[in-house]
Amino acid sequence: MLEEAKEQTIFNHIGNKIRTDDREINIIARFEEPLIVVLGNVLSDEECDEIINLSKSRMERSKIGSVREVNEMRTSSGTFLPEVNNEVITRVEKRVSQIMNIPTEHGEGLHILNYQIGQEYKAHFDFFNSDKFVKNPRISTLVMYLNDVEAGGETYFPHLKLSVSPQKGMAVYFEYFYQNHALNELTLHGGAPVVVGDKWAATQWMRRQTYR
Ligand SMILES: O=C(O)CCC(=O)C(=O)O
Ligand SMILES: [Fe+2]
Repeated sequence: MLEEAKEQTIFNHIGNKIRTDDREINIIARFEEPLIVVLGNVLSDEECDEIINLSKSRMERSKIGSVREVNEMRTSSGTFLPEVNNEVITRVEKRVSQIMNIPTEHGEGLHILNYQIGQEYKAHFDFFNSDKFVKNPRISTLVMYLNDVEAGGETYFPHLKLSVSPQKGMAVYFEYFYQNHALNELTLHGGAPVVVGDKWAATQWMRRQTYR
């Protein structure tokens, strides 16, 4: 029987650990194709708390797409953390770049999201609709969970019937730069409504080329 070979991925780590310069990350689970990886020990509790504190005063209702309009697709609030000279942000961005195997300069910067009870991010793609024509497309995503959510708030992939529960310091990685576009389309995902508590997450979206 001829099995179709798997496409090469950007994520290149083997084994059960990722050793970045300053931290040992645990590979908890993988969905092989499209590649979705659940990671543990990505951030320390202190790093999570620091990122939340830095973001608190800056949160505004999330805007989506090029028109930047408030939309029912995403009811959470969000902010990009500016590229400030913050030691924690610099350290985390460097670690994230080593996990994602893409230089920091390809990153959009950390995007912080806060969901209150009932708030959600409906199923969407992280790549842009007309990606064929986009000069510098997004290629991969790391969503890091900054707190524990009592109930709800999972990152779910409806086509794969997969959902990842938010746990403080853990993360979910996925990529969508496959030749076979059907694989990219399987990365449809959303943030399920928070049921009890609230949810803080930090997203890094990577571009194919330098972005900043
Ligand atoms: O909040 C989540 O679990 C998902 C966030 C997300 O999809 C994004 O930031 O693009
Ligand atoms: Fe997303």
